Amino acid sequence: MAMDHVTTLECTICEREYDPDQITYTCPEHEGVKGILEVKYDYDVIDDNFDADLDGNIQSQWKYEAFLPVDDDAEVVTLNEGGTDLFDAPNLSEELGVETLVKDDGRNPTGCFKDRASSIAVTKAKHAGRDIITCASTGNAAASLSGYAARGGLDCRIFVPGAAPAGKLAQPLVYGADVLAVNGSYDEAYDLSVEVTDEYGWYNRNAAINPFQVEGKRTVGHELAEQSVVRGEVPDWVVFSMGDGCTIAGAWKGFKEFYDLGYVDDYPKMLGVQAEGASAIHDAFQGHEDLDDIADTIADSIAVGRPRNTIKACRAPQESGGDTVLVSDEEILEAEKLLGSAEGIYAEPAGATPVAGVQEALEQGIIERDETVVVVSTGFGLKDTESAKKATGDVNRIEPELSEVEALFGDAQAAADD
Ligand SMILES: Cc1ncc(COP(=O)(O)O)c(C=O)c1O
Ligand SMILES: N[C@@H](CCOP(=O)(O)O)C(=O)O
Repeated sequence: MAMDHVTTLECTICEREYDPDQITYTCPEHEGVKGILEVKYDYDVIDDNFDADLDGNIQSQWKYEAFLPVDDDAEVVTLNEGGTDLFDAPNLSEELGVETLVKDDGRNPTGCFKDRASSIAVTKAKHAGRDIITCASTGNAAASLSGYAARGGLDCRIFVPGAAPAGKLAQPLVYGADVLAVNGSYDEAYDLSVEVTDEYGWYNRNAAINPFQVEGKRTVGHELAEQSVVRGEVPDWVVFSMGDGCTIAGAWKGFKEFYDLGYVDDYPKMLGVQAEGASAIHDAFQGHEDLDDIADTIADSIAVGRPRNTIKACRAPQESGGDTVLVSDEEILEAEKLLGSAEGIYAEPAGATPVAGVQEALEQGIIERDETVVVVSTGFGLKDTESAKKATGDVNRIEPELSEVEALFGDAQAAADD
């Protein structure tokens, strides 16, 4: 059965329309990075079909199935992604000097918010009768897709930059994927994955070209809206890190849908945060010239030189009255340590980047001290322990002797006895 609630795929540049029941990745009128398609819906149909209570009880993102672009008779491939906690963060709030909550999307099944999109990709590929699925990835999308492909019984072939963190390379291998570590950057791996898709017809999961992927990511916005209803308060700001820009785009679209349908009575301003070494979306939003494709940051997940979703990403701060900021690698690593030590939430660098972004936005006066902020931590820290060690330093190595413990804590112990 067709998707009654999906009306069309519309080019974000020229508004040409394409059939949502066909596998069409980008508008052929705009070769390359820009002819991204937008999934359009009939919200009357969605509203009629969506009958879940907004009570904060979210088993998985499939609570919002009425909003998701899959055929009614498709067999859903899921690992119960979504439904992640929104934590009060009193210690972090005190450290930052602004009321802060953390939505920990690193708690998704493969340790990353990408699972929201991968569930949709594998469901759609399987329903379309495709056996092989692919993507290019800095590591997380690859690991995520591999897990869902395993669950759905599809062959998975992924392209990652060879320098990806070891944990992100091991994870897809365990899920049984063919991992092709490209001697080059994410941008080069991405170009190769697109070439392969054109040549061999493997189903491509990449949110940068597959219009349905952003749609899965918008469930994080639905959840934030629902959690706001339960808390009785919409945060002033929601903060995401940005690489290709699909995540903030999806989250904003999801939250705004709930607002437009009258499910929640306000919406937050969206703050997008990029690393100083990979700043293309920020530069586009702020109207700066950025032509050099640089992608140099310790936050490997957001090391993107040529983001393909700049148009969709910029809509988030534009339409919500939000903004974008840049942070340094040092600030990202400090933020990773701060989030872990203040709240017990271990994020990989890109997952902690929003915390650094809040600090920067406070300094610039973008966020006011009396506002409320939600930072979305997008990926779990154990995927990249090496970069964390750059912030924390290494462990204390000792002989199994009491004297060595005393030597370490002598002063501190004395202070505690005072
Ligand atoms: C952990 C993590 N955070 C943030 C991002 C940025 O998302 P986007 O590329 O959609 O902007 C990514 C990857 O893309 C990621 O893996
Ligand atoms: N940094 C991302 C890039 C690809 O993810 P996508 O969901 O935008 O396709 C990663 O984790 O690989």
